[in-house]
Amino acid sequence: MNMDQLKRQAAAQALEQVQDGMRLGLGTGSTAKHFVDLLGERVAGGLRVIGVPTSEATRAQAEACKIPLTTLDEIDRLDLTVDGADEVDPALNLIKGGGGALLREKIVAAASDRMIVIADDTKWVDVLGSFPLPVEVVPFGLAATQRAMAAAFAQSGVSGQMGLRKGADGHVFVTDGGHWIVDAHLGCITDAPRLASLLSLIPGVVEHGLFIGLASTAVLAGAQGIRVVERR
Ligand SMILES: O=C(CO)[C@H](O)[C@H](O)COP(=O)(O)O
Repeated sequence: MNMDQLKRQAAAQALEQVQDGMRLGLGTGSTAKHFVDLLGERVAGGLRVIGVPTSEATRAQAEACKIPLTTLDEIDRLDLTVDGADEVDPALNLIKGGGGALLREKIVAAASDRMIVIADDTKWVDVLGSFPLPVEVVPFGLAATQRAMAAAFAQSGVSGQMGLRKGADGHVFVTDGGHWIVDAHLGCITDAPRLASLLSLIPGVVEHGLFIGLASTAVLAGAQGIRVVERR
């Protein structure tokens, strides 16, 4: 089974948790795309749900699948969010934002009673940080923000190169919120909750890709089958 088939398997497993009438957060990325696709099939078959997309890309896909959509201005809570991740650790802390949607993804996850992370099992790590940590920043004062980020890294015992994310066209990548993303190559984030708190204090940081205590379940698909891990 190839990687894409594993992602679809994880998505299909998470879909089993969806019940009629649920309000759903719809994630972003190649794995979440499978979930939205499969959800669309169920909706076409009569399942009644309403979704909040975490990116313009997911909104477009959900609309094409005819999944009814709403916003967090119209409803206060979501029952369940299903989203992918770039890394998942044993505490179910995550690195997210490889697809650039981390701000909306975190707002939606935080408004959800449950978050199921779906991934192929290469995303499972002992310690977060091999995947570059995405940090969404405002363009104004970028250098000052990066200096403050470097200080936060040092305070939490990590260091590494930072790079401003570029799109496929070579231009600076701009998020759905109109911000930029700095990817920090840290290697090994030994105290992710502390780093998350420190980054959140920096004025130019809009949001960072450390998702601490948000995921309740991880569904990981691998060659040996599907593993479901619950947060303790
Ligand atoms: O955080 C994300 C987007 O901002 C994605 O969920 C994450 O990058 C995983 O993507 P994929 O399922 O394509 O591996």
